[in-house]
Amino acid sequence: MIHTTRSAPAVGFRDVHLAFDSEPVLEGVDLELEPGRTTVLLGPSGAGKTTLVRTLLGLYAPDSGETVVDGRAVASLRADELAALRRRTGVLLGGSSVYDASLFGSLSLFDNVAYPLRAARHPAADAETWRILHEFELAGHATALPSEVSAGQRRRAALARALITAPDLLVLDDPGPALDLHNRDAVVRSVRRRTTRSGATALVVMHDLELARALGDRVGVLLGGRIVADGPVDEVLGGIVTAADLDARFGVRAALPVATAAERAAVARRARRQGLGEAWLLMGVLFAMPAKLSLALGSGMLANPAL
Ligand SMILES: Nc1ncnc2c1ncn2[C@@H]1O[C@H](COP(=O)(O)OP(=O)(O)OP(=O)(O)O)[C@@H](O)[C@H]1O
Repeated sequence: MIHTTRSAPAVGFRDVHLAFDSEPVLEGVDLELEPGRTTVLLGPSGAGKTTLVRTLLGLYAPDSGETVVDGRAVASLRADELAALRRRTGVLLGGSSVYDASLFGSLSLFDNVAYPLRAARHPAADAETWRILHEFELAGHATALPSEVSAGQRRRAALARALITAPDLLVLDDPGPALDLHNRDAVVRSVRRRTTRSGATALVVMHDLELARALGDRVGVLLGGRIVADGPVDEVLGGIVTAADLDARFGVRAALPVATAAERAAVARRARRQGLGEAWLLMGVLFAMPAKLSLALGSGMLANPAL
């Protein structure tokens, strides 16, 4: 296994605000990630978890507030500093489809997983790749393309690629879906080994309570643009088993966005305009069509009921 001597970074989200098209998504997020600890970020779909993660990767800059790594605001880093931060970060992006955002579709699983070490001209890149493929039970699929393996195998390959450089900052967006129980255990072991033994700082976005308990030291719950609960897993998730428990504790449903009267009116106006537009288009086509063609089309349709 690759070992590094760097110390893992402390990460802080400090009063982070971010809006898309003046729609606020993050409205003052405060969360601290400690080195050697895995912080699980929970929250309903659309709560802004991925958006928050992206501020840490320097993909989005907060409108106000800061996402800080080792005391430096990510948004203020120079290009070379941001590149250095990304090199020390193991990233798993969301998505378990055939086009998993974390994998190159035209490369085999082996070449995908080996990519970061080969790019860094690591002398033992291939040996390390075999080692981690074995760890994730993927060695038998080394030559397959991502589209030729299952969703769970793709997810594990993407995770193996995120971990192969022994990063001291792990940012994993939803590693859970498509993993069976056996592989979930393997993933939990692999991530925990990196945080507890190697002291990496980890932020893991997920929806799964069981996995959150198995993987996390701390949990932050993102709801309504803010962290509404943050603390040790047992404390924050104590007594919570079902989605209903989560709702009762944090008011998840009440915090979900609803369409405003103005948005409903805009949708209705657009639907009316589209309906009218389509009716005019149809009339235009019928009137503009030469008589012979419309006759031929009509008789063709009659002759072929499948048309
Ligand atoms: N590039 C973008 N442009 C406009 N709106 C966006 C953009 N990215 C995300 N959003 C909106 O921001 C909100 C939060 O999205 P985000 O992907 O961060 O949620 P999430 O908590 O990660 O959801 P999920 O659990 O479903 O992945 C959503 O309402 C989404 O539509």
